[in-house]
Amino acid sequence: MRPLLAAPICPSCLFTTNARNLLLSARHQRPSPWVTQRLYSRHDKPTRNSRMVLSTRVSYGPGGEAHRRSERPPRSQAGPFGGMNRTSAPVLRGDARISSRLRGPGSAGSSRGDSRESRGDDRRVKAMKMQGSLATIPYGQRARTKEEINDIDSFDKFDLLPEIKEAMSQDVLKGMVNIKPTPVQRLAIPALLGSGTRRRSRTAAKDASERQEFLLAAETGSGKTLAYLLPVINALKQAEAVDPAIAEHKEAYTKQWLAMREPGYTGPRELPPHPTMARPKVIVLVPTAELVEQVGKVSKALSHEVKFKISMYSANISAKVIKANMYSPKGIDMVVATPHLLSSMAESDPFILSRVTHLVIDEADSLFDRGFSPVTTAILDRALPTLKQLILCSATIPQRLERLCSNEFPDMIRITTPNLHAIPRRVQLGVIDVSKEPYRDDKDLACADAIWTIGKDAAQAQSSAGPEGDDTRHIIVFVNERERTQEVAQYLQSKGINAVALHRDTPEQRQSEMLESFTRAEYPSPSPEASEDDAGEKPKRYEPSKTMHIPPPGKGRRTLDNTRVIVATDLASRGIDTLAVRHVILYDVPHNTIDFIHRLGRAGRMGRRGRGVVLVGKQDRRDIVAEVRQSMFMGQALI
Ligand SMILES: Nc1ncnc2c1ncn2[C@@H]1O[C@H](COP(=O)(O)OP(=O)(O)OP(=O)(O)O)[C@@H](O)[C@H]1O
Repeated sequence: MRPLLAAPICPSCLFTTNARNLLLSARHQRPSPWVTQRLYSRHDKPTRNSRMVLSTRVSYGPGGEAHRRSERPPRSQAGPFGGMNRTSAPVLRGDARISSRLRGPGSAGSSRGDSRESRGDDRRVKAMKMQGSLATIPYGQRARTKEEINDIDSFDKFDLLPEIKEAMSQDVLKGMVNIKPTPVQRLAIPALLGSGTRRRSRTAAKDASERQEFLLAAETGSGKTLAYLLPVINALKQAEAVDPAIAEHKEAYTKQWLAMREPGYTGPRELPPHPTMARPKVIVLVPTAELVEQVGKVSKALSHEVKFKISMYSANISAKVIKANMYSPKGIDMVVATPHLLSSMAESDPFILSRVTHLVIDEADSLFDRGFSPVTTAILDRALPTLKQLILCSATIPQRLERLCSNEFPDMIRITTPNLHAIPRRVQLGVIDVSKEPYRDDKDLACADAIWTIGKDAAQAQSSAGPEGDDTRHIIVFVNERERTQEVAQYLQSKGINAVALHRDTPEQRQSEMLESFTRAEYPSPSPEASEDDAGEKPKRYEPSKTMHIPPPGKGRRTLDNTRVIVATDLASRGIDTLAVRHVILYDVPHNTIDFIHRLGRAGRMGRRGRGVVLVGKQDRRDIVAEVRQSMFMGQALI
């Protein structure tokens, strides 16, 4: 087999030509020169760096690309049944008529009558639009999806194996009562199980043995991990039950084991290795060691009851342990890994990816970004021939990912939730104008003061709650540049705050230790659909004041004991389930709305309340902050 990293990489999407050729050969049995030329020419087009630009077409139905290619007119949305059987929102098909009709808030139903409203809205979102980060999905489409999933109020409605349902409630969501599937779980579980209605006719007509591709896009902290894990593990167990190699092994194993127990047995004393030894069926790729641990933990919790073998591979785990797990004669069903580690393992033993049936690429926007794309696609390359399901998962869809999906996976089924790209109303965003008194353009001082304010409020709440209440506040401060993490953390320490810096150069083991207390739930999760009133204790509003809360030098104790602060770059903003975090401070105004979503998404997870505080200096884009706040206030998706 050709070494993968040596394969030419498409300059536009960094998709190796290996993967593209495999896709071509799978889809077009005899790839015509025209198809190949077309595909390549599209790839070879120079594109602007869109790393931080969210797609305007996330809600394309699978085949949105196909529509364009065949010059078929877009399906009409008129009439009461216009939106039926769609698999995703028909937005911004590049057709000005459609986009102006469907785009933006208040566009549900879309009419000329809305034009004044949308003009007003256009003005409101001018700065965000200029950045062109986020997709818009018509509110009519969102409402329809909401209605569609309204009735699915229990996991019993899914065609999952009983032991999976049991493991989920007993082990994964232990201690929770009245567990209901979240919107992304309601949409994705039936679709991945093959029992949902979200399949377009062409896909439904496909041979059952053909590969299916899914894109799961849902807001942060909305339970995407279980949305893909449950159906994938279900498929793993179903396949295992009818696998002749496994049945054969079971028989041979029992025979040998019984023989070895016989008195006077002199034959070989080795049990036959399991057919899955070094041949996992399920691979979950995540960008960081911390996420390997997080997703691995959930999978492990499921495995006790469901009985499957799962291993985690990241820089946090020793090479010896990784090797022992992969080549264990007991076999291995599932691997959760970072792409770099798995890819280098596959370099030395390409067969470890030769029987993969399910490949999940979590945080797909990161894993198809420039830094990760070559290794991610190298793994995809190797796994494609045997894949039954490819699942990309993300809270945000940048244009780059959207292009890759449209170009390389035109049959991909898009699953988008009603609140995609919206920051929940439970999370409020306060603004501190650093240029004003008492900070006088000193962001460090404003940041320290904000933390002292949060700490003092917590102490007050503690004294009224009595000694039982836990008053520790976990706060994440996000900066844009890695170099600033250390500087800001040191400044905060000088002001008596328990702060540490977290960035890519922090050893992975240390990162996990630092994040540990941030990921422990400090209070039980409310229902995923918690209303504003029952979404937990309301974090106190940050009221800018002319007087600072940091005690002046020389006045009493100057340490703030009830707060833990991590100063981080984007590293801590992706996927980490920071259940204990109620406050996020945006030290720098994020570069784009994608970063706003991920950073604020560390607070207010799964129905909880949260508060963001953004520090705005003279140089910062106040217009963007104002628009984000406005959109959040109105409960609208960012663009
Ligand atoms: N149905 C449910 N009911 C209550 N809690 C749930 C449910 N499903 C998942 N959770 C919990 O919600 C939390 C967030 O889930 P998860 O980490 O999967 O979110 P996510 O959508 O992947 O977020 P992100 O986009 O930030 O990665 C976890 O602690 C998980 O245990």
